[in-house]
Amino acid sequence: MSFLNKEICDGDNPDLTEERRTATFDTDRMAQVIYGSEKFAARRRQITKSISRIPALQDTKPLAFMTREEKITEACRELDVLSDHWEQLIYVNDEEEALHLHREVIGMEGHPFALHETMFIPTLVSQASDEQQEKWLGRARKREIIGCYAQTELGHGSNLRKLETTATYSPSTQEFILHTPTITALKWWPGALGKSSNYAIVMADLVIKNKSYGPHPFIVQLRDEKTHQPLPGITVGDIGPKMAFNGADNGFLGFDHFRIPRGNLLMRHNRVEPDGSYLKPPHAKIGYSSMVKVRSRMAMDQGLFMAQALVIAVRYSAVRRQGFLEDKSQEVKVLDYQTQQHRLFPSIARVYAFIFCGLETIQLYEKLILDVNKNGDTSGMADLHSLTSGLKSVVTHFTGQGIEQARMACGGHGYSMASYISEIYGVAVAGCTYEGENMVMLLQCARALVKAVELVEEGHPEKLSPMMAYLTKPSVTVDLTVGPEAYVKIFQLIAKKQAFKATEQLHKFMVAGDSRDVAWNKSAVELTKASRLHTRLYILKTFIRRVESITDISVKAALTDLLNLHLNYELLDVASYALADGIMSSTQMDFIKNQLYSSLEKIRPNAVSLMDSFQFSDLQLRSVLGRRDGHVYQNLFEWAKSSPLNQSEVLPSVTQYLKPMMEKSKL
Ligand SMILES: CCCCCCCC/C=C\CCCCCCCCCCCC(=O)SCCNC(=O)CCNC(=O)[C@H](O)C(C)(C)COP(=O)(O)OP(=O)(O)OC[C@H]1O[C@@H](n2cnc3c(N)ncnc32)[C@H](O)[C@@H]1OP(=O)(O)O
Ligand SMILES: Cc1cc2nc3c(=O)[nH]c(=O)nc-3n(C[C@H](O)[C@H](O)[C@H](O)COP(=O)(O)OP(=O)(O)OC[C@H]3O[C@@H](n4cnc5c(N)ncnc54)[C@H](O)[C@@H]3O)c2cc1C
Repeated sequence: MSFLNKEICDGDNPDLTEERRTATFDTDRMAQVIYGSEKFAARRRQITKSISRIPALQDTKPLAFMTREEKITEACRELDVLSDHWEQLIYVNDEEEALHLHREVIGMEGHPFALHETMFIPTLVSQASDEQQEKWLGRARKREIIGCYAQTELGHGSNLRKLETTATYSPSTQEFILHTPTITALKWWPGALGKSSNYAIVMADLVIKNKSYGPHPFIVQLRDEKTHQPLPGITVGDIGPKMAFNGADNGFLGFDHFRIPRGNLLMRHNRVEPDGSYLKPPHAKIGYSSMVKVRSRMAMDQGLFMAQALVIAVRYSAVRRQGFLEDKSQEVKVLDYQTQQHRLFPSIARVYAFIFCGLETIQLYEKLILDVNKNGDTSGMADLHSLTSGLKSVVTHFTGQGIEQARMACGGHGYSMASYISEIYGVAVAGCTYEGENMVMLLQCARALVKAVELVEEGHPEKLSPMMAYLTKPSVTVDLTVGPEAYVKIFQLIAKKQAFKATEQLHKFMVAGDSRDVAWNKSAVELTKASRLHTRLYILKTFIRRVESITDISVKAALTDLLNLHLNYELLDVASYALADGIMSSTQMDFIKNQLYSSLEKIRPNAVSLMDSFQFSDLQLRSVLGRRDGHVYQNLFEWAKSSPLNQSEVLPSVTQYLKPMMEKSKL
């Protein structure tokens, strides 16, 4: 068929080439801003190039046509190839490079080492004593053992204090006896637990002499290192297919009076002595640090998920032609429609905002762990916990929305698995649940907000952390034409008002006789609203800080357009609060709308390059629709032909059922 002639696929689609020509900045320079440094952006490109030279790391069969077993096997094959080339591809033990390598080669659907790297090793780093690290950390880093993080149970996830798995200390044998007393106590959900891991960090209620000390982390061997068979006393398996993440074997785990040595309780911050005496940690929640680590990474990770969906949608929108504007001789690129821009560009701005935030929170976590491990200083824990609790909830919610809009922006082809957007969506929205269900975490953030409001009301504003300082700002009239700082001021007033209103409501119920818990529940919706506003304010301020710090003039100009869009879009999105409280007038609302529409026009010529700047390879994108070459239709046709259904002309379902049925109908 002539229209599939290879020659017309040589070179990129001219529509995309035109887009790339009109960009006002250099995408390599933008990548430096996205990835935090010139060095890392360059390393990413170098790693991508090295991967492309290893034939065994190129895609085999499209993921959409694979069964779960095939996906898991393929991920393991890729891990095996990677381990043969590890030292030649990346600097060993460089977490960011390893993450990039995994993201690109194995993708996002999960693999046996995902939890090993993201939670098992970090828990050993933050919770194991030096002696324990000597024993296990090296082996884990060399991948002699595979570990996961087993905390959630069939009956309990959000409320850690009610975990049922027990670890009862036996002073006579100096062992802990792990036990699953009921079906609801089965560990349920941990990634890579079902079939791959032979070790786990198990969170269990520490019991000494009939006294419960709450959840503590234990390192537990689950399977024989030679045969990989579960050890006696252990029941373990896969929990079955999920909405996405089907390359991962999320698992269940039960213990039948399973004994582990005393030294398997991770004892960096707390200890159980041979006689059973307990030395408590410097902070009650220090055992939760691995969750805080993952939460601190989520703004970045979710930003990258949304970026992948937007690369696909923006490239496709520059290639897809539909309908007419002025020129009736040629259909228009759908990216030229204002509605399409309004659907996609605010999400592009959020991607950048989330990533800038993520760069900051990752550093905050690293600093916290240094402070705790080197100086025993836990003073930063509360702030980081409230910040990351709010952040993980807000970014996962908006990322889900942004990805779904990206899918719809691709019309019918967005609904095909060829776009890969449905998979990205499924993986990203898992983040609304894992590492703490979003509502639960917004309420954790609200605890800190209410405490801060109470401090202000009690006349102790000097005790507020810098993040809460806006709660003392007086109401002022703001001139929005002044620039970003004016937007921040209005946002601060809106967030402050909501924090005070929610706290007032809580206090009102308490004064009327409700207990704090009941009053809290009756005020919970208002409290979560306060948390969201507080978090969005933080994101907004990080975005401004980051753009101000950029030195490359053209990159800064492009990001200033994006920042302006973000400021206007965010303020418009929360305008109902501002109008209700008389913080903004309807004239100011009209100003914001006009600014927003003009931002869309300014961003339009840079849209493709703003997304190209993420420098995702086609291997990483795994999208037929979003490939860099933009030859959407040829690529889609090739992909469809590779469907297993098209490997024979007549399917057994036809010979077995349809054909006889039609024959019968003829009689
Ligand atoms: C070389 C390196 C290579 C790297 C390669 C990496 C390869 C990866 C490649 C690809 C990636 C693929 C993708 C994989 C990613 C998938 C990851 C999925 C991971 C999912 C894992 C999980 O989900 S684990 C389970 C998570 N579970 C939860 O989050 C449970 C949520 N619940 C809680 O956290 C707690 O129950 C609670 C915080 C909600 C309440 O706790 P608790 O009841 O104990 O406390 P209170 O509510 O009473 O509060 C008392 C007091 O404590 C404060 N507090 C609570 N938590 C903390 C904390 N963590 N830090 C500090 N303070 C805390 C709380 O605020 C209260 O304070 P007050 O002052 O009293 O208000
Ligand atoms: C893809 C994926 C991977 C995971 N990986 C792991 C892993 O590796 N290791 C691991 O241990 N776990 C893992 N989990 C489990 C995950 O951490 C839990 O599912 C999560 O913490 C939520 O807990 P839950 O399922 O008990 O939800 P529930 O708490 O039962 O939530 C149900 C509803 O109740 C509401 N709710 C609950 N408590 C409150 C409250 N106090 N106030 C108001 N509303 C409330 C929630 O908002 C939600 O609407 C994973 C989950 C998923 C989806």
